[in-house]
Amino acid sequence: MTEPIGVAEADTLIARHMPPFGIERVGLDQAAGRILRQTVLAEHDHPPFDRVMMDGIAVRWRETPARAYATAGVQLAGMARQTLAGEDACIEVTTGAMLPAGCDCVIPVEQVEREGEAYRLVNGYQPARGQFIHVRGSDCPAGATLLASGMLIGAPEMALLAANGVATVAVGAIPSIAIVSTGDELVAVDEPLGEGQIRRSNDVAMAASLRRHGFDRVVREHVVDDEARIGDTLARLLATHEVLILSGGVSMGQRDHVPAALEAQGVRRVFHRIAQKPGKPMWFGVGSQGQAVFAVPGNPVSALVCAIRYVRPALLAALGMTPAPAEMVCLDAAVDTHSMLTSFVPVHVHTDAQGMLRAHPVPARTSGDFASLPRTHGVVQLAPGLGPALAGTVAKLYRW
Ligand SMILES: Nc1nc2c(c(=O)[nH]1)N[C@H]1C(S)=C(S)[C@@H](COP(=O)(O)OP(=O)(O)OC[C@H]3O[C@@H](n4cnc5c(N)ncnc54)[C@H](O)[C@@H]3O)O[C@H]1N2
Ligand code: MOO
Repeated sequence: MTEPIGVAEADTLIARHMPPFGIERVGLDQAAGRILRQTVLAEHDHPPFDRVMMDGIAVRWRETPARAYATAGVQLAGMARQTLAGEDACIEVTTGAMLPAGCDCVIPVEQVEREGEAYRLVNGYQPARGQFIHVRGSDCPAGATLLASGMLIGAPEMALLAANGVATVAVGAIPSIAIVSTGDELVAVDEPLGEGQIRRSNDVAMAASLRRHGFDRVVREHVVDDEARIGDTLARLLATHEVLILSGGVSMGQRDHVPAALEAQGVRRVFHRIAQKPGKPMWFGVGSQGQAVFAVPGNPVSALVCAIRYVRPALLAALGMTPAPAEMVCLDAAVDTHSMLTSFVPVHVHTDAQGMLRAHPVPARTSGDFASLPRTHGVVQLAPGLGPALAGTVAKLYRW
């Protein structure tokens, strides 16, 4: 039996062995929530012309404003650029219009009064030169880098893709993932429960934790604790999927066949066991075609913790995502930690009276106790220590 490795070493080894998932091109409508795999440059200056920012009139600025500005035309948003005739003239403008040539000042409609075919400034209004003009290129020049490969495409990124004419977007290709639950005692959600049986839930929970991050090419299967049956299932799934996630059968029991069955199918073990609680028996290896194979312990808290702590971040990194900064939270109460193992403790995250994010520990009684997980938001990672982690401890949060 190999010695458990540390959590940081597990991260490093997984990262080193993950296959790249490649790049695909999707229509803009399909791009939200995906990982961008191209650079996006500004198609044109932003804004592309001097843009009027208020509905009103555009004039040539003067130290002493004209008594009245004669209306010399209308410049609506979308119209080609007009030219202002004389110093005492104005052009009616709308927000989003090009600033007419010869103008350098926009006066909002609230600050003028109509006087026949002219506009007079309201009492003592003194406009400033250049006011309410969004100057061409002032946000960024044409050719500037707006989006970099590795960004998660959210609403602002979608806006920039659209605004710069990127109708087809290069994104990280979603891998095909098979989640396999193992165990003679497991029945499906809609089957009758016999004595000694429980319903399988790890596969459902892990699929949900992946789906929330865009991994929607997921199949779920079940196989009983029979070495030959596990071998057949693995052979079939390794031929058709880039990622396998198995739950159960990785510990010391007489029917824990998973590590041996994986190695028999040519999946090379990278590590078995991490010095952590829960999830200590986790196994990770690489198939002969580079498939990533995670085998997580069957206890439901252990399975889900391993999925969010190792599997999901590794999949996102392999999509090409730039690592997000760690989300740190402050414990609002003390909680016991393990002296030799890294502890993952479920927490409820809330905002205190000062507006600070706090995490309230909701320790699971055992790694089989998943009834206490609803209403928690994830787990905090706590280093091995002498005695409990005290209130005020700052820890890394992993959300479900
Ligand atoms: N002698 C030892 N026994 C155990 C050790 C050990 O070091 N020495 N480690 C313990 C730890 S820690 C864990 S965690 C478990 C992990 O065991 P397995 O990965 O082999 O998981 P199973 O034995 O198959 O199942 C454990 C538990 O979880 C339930 N389970 C399994 N799959 C599902 C599923 N898909 N949905 C819901 N529940 C599931 C299963 O019924 C068991 O109750 O081993 C300890 N033992
Ligand atoms: O480490 Mo096991 O995963 O405690 O329950």
